[in-house]
Amino acid sequence: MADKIKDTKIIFVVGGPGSGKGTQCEKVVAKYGYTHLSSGDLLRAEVASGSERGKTLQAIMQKGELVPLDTVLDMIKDAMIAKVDVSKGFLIDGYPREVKQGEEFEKKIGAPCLLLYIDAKGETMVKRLMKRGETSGRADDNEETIKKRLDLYYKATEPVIAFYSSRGIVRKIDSELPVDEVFGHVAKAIDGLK
Ligand SMILES: Nc1nc2c(ncn2[C@@H]2O[C@H](COP(=O)(O)OP(=O)(O)OP(=O)(O)O)[C@@H](O)[C@H]2O)c(=O)[nH]1
Ligand SMILES: O=c1ccn([C@@H]2O[C@H](COP(=O)(O)OP(=O)(O)O)[C@@H](O)[C@H]2O)c(=O)[nH]1
Ligand SMILES: [Mg+2]
Repeated sequence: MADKIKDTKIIFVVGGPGSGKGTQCEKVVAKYGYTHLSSGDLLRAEVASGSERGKTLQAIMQKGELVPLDTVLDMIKDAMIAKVDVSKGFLIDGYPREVKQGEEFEKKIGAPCLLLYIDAKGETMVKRLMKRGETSGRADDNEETIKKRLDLYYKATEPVIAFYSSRGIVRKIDSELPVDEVFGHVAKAIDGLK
């Protein structure tokens, strides 16, 4: 894994719940052909499979808490291994959620060359998620769980941004703007990679 991943770009996409990570990642896939791996989507796929492990995960996600670090990391790693030969780059969406997750990722997989920090105001995120909840069917798109996800984001995930800022790889993206304008800034950050 380590030698294969060497020439592949790894981009972390970090932001609060409903900040627009998934929306922007889709656009990056369309323009750059990168492989999009959403940690939340991988977990939801496991839940949908109906496995025993999925049932445990569902209970945690329903509460807006974080599933054990190794579970998510193993899923991401397996998904990366499956694509490493054909992928120009990986968008790791919604990960790391806490500094420790980032450290473990680097030990087991490799270092990111860029962290896209998708930034929106708390009230904006809540509004978007409540709207999304009307149709998403996501068990965690309800007022109570959204509040917990937001609290956990400020407590556990924001320190991730400070951690990688000191390395100079963080690009802060204002996602209060219309989607296409936000993407303009995302594209500029990616075009700036060597
Ligand atoms: N107005 C506006 N709405 C947006 C923008 N980006 C995303 N949205 C909407 O906000 C909602 C949440 O966007 P997602 O891309 O699913 O957010 P996410 O960050 O992946 O959220 P999680 O899946 O909860 O991690 C969706 O319903 C989008 O349509 C944006 O730049 N502007
Ligand atoms: O590394 C991760 C990613 C996701 N989750 C769980 O999956 C849920 C949904 O994650 P997603 O990224 O889809 O949505 P967000 O919380 O950003 O709205 C979270 O609330 C967590 O319970 C987790 O525990 N670890
Ligand atoms: Mg998402």
